[in-house]
Amino acid sequence: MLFQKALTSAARIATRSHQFRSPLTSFSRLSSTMAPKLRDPSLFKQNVCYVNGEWIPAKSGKTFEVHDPATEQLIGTCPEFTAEDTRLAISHAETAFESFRHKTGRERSKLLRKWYDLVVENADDLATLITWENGKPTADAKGEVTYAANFFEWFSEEAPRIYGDTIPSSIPGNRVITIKEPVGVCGLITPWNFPAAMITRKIGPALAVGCSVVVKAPGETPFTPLALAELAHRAGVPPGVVNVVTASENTPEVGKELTTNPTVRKISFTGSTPVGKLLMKQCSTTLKKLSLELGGNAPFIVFDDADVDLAVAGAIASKFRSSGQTCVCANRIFVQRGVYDEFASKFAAKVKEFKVGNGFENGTTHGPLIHHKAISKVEEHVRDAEKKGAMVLLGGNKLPDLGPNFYEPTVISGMKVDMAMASEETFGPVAGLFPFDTEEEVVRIANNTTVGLAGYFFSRDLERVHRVAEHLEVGMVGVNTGLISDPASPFGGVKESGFGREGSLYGIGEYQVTKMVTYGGMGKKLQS
Ligand SMILES: NC(=O)c1ccc[n+]([C@@H]2O[C@H](COP(=O)([O-])OP(=O)(O)OC[C@H]3O[C@@H](n4cnc5c(N)ncnc54)[C@H](O)[C@@H]3O)[C@@H](O)[C@H]2O)c1
Ligand SMILES: O=CCCC(=O)O
Repeated sequence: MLFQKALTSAARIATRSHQFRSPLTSFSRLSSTMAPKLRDPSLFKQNVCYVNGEWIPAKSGKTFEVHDPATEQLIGTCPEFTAEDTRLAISHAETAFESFRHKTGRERSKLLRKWYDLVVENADDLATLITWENGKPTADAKGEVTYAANFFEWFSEEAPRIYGDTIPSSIPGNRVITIKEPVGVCGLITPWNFPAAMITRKIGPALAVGCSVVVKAPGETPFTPLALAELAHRAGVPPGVVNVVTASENTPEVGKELTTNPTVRKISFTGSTPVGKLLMKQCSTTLKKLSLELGGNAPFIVFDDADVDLAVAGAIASKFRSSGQTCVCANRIFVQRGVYDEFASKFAAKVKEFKVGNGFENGTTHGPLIHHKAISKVEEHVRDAEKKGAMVLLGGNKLPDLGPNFYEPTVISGMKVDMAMASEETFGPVAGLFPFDTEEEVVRIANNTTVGLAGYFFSRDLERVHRVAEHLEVGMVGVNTGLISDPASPFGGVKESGFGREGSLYGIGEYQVTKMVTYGGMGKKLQS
């Protein structure tokens, strides 16, 4: 095929994966493996969880270990909470809710604002914790802290502006209003890929409307959420309003408690689709309000009429953010044949400039993956594509010299729809390029997946821009951009990517119930 025969210069340099070591892509192992230093070491909480404004261990005293994905060295240990420990946190959250719900919006706004200020003041330490336990480079970790803080800022501004409605009744003499009430105690469960932002995106609106929360921190990255809890304490968030619990092996039992305890009225979960389905089933026993932010399989489409350089920049940003471990990362890159070779060549050349290494090392652009399982999935997808006839233009191998969790940024050409990467989220630094011919064909293939979180396309044709945006079966579309995340924009998916929206004005409603009040006998005539 044309795109395979006519590999451009960059692609030619990058021969088959097994022999290839790019002279430009550089890899670095951190010379010192010492623990990073925090400006404020008291933000690093070991062996305790935050419950009812206090730092407590698991009742059993059991802990689990957390490891640095870059070096696999021990970072520290955290409490292995049980269902019983979690019940305690829920009951404190219930007590706290009764008074917190009656604070004015302005009071809640000030608390969130104070917490925001403290996150910003402690941004360097929070970023250090993120890099340490998640692996992402310091610059990305700092970007995440800003993103995380911005959810507090955004929702602190929403808190005093929670309005109900006045509804004209169809029954004479009746008057109808709605009151927006906080749903109650919320269970929040989040993943490791954004240890701070996935949590603040949920806590921000919950607190803004007057809910209390029990956060189940991810077992891989619990120290960032615990540091956020310490800052909540310093901000004066009342005891029991924010509780942060940790578990690793006991995660299913803590999840079961949160999803079946009748006191919890809302679950907001970010993570994989299979776990989302399980939690939804568990929630059905007490019919909780639910938000599910689940996996994606984002199409990234480059049409012949696109600005190719812009599309390359967009694809780099979208595909390789957090080394591909972002739910909105491009997972399938479709390029129309007229610009396929140019795009492949320019894209591969940019990827070759990446510097893979320890996130603390100066100049590192891409860190490790989170664990061995992530590496295995990436490896499976690459080998599957190769076996079925695709060509590895760049990368395609593990980087054992750096550590067991490092993988080369990889570009694969000639992808086909029967390859694993076409239907499964890779969640790693592998970009598969699929050629296509027509708009109708690419939209049909893009939609041929069970999930629908984000989708991106590049085109300069105004009619096409509207048409394709409307036809993509996703919750979020990026047109001529690879970055769509913003606290002001509604974030969420369709199909098996879940439901509910986070951030934006819509994020507030996820934590509220609408109460309708009808006043009867409200005659219009003035008394004489
Ligand atoms: N849509 C979004 O906003 C969004 C954002 C980030 C990640 N994700 C998705 O998350 C996935 C990656 O994260 P992951 O592999 O850690 O997902 P995961 O579903 O395995 O885990 C997510 C969280 O759920 C917890 N968990 C796992 N099993 C549980 C159970 N039985 N009960 C309660 N909690 C449980 C984990 O400890 C973790 O904290 C990807 O599919 C990605 O697309 C989605
Ligand atoms: O990984 C998913 C969330 C990332 C984002 O908010 O952009």
